Amino acid sequence: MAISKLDLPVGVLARSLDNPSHLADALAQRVAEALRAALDSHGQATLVVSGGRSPIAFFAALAQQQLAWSQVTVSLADERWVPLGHADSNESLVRAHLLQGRAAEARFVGLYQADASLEGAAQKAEAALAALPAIDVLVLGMGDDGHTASLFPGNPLLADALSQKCSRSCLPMQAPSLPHQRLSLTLPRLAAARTQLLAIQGPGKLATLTQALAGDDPLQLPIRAFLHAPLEIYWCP
Ligand SMILES: O=C(O)C(O)[C@@H](O)[C@H](O)[C@H](O)COP(=O)(O)O
Repeated sequence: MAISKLDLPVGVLARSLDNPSHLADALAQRVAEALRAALDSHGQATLVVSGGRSPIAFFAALAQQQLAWSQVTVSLADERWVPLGHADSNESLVRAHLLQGRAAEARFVGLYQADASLEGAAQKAEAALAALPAIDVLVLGMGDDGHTASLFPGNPLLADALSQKCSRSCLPMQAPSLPHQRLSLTLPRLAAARTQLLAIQGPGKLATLTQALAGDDPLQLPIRAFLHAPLEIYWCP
């Protein structure tokens, strides 16, 4: 299945790149363009990125972009509940690969909070997010199981997190993979982003996306909740 053959909902765009390096460059250019538009329109810009392993080349390419970085706030779509410096910390990943060079001037609002419980940490993250303006640019990833951010199938709080009526911006989540304890932004917060981008690599994820496009229950494949305009999908083999 080629991404150009997918039956996409009206207003959803898909772009196919030759390889991960070209995807990283094209995505960085698109994100920079959207951040510049936000800076032109309201003098500041908010970028929310995802973690995992695949964004490293994209972060490095984005950090090279000429932007008024001091007016940009960077945050995360989700976080693993591990402190800064842990190998699985998304904040550490962003600090090491995106907030470098001129991009180090950006303000960063992280989700990790120390607390006795994951729910307590989610509430503290919620308070930190309250000061964050609406998201201008959102970059999502997706797992082979159809999760995005840390919105995993089978999670007891998934229905709440995927409800447009959810009053929380951040909820505690349990992942099937280590580390299990996660914090995730919820659908209303994520889906309000002005520019929404999904970056995926490999035939396995294309197969999951194809399956998601064919069905309608986001509890089975949470990415379904995001498959509508203005989503732009970036894919490479
Ligand atoms: O912190 C995380 O794990 C995520 O934000 C997660 O949703 C990620 O985007 C996907 O698991 C895809 O990760 P890869 O692109 O590295 O496969």
